[in-house]
Amino acid sequence: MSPIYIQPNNFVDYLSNQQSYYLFLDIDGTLADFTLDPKDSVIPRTTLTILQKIQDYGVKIAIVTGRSLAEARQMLSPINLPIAATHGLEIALDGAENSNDTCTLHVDSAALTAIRQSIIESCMSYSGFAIETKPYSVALHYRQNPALADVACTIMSETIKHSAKWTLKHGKYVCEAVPKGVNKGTAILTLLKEVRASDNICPIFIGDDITDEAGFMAIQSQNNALKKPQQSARGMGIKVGHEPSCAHYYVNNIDEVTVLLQSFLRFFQQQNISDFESIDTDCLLPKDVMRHSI
Ligand SMILES: O=P(O)(O)OC[C@H]1O[C@H](O[C@H]2O[C@H](CO)[C@@H](O)[C@H](O)[C@H]2O)[C@H](O)[C@@H](O)[C@@H]1O
Repeated sequence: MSPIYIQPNNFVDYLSNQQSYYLFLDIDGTLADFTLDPKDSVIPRTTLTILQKIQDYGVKIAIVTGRSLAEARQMLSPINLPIAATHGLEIALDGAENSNDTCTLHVDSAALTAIRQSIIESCMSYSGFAIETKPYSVALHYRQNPALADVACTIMSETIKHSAKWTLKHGKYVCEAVPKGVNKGTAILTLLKEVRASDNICPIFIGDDITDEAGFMAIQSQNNALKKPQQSARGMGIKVGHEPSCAHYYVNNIDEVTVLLQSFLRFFQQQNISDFESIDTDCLLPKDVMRHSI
């Protein structure tokens, strides 16, 4: 089934005040526009402000990205959010800069060094490749010269062909060597396990790339392996762009993601206003508090 278009400005219409939400966000192609050099990418200040405001309403937000943890933190600064980085290989549960609450899968550093060196040597005779070396993976970018797509795939496949514990992840103009056993789906489920069962959470994941498909599948699945019935509410997968996707919904581009996030924020602002709707002018308490104190 093809994804259904969400009018980003009307995203509030898809939300219910009987439900709590956990927003999972990809970075590149979702929050940050593409650039030739990955180091030039930024998440616009306006987007960061919207995320901060949503978080201030107590809504859970986490980042699920192929970027390394250090880079993701830098791009999100000054906001602190839980981050599943390097496709879920590094997970920082509480988002604080110097937090010890970070799990990282064991990575064979000798194998990583050998893979990195082999890629560098194989690319020497080509112009238009950019090699991104991350703490636990190596990405070969060909955005500067898309004609190198097949060469990039061949170089990367050859490089890891004797490394049984490594695999390739393909993305937009990039092919990346990553240790086996991680994907955005398991990363999201790991973060969801931290949530209290009683919270009746509906996860929403927004992403644009092939690696995001595992995330869409995980949150849209009825039986999402959490083994807590209260948490098995079907989530919403929202694809950014028109490529085939298993996400149930889509928006057209990054600008529409921003509009959708604004609409999401408006939902909580409106909820907040309605909580104060019937005010006791003597004590100015929200409805809920008054109800409990009667
Ligand atoms: O999971 P994401 O947050 O979407 O990260 C995926 C990869 O994003 C970056 O590469 C992409 O963005 C670059 C900068 O715009 C662009 O040059 C490249 O073509 C894209 O594939 C990042 O550099 C990778 O490390 C991430 O894995």
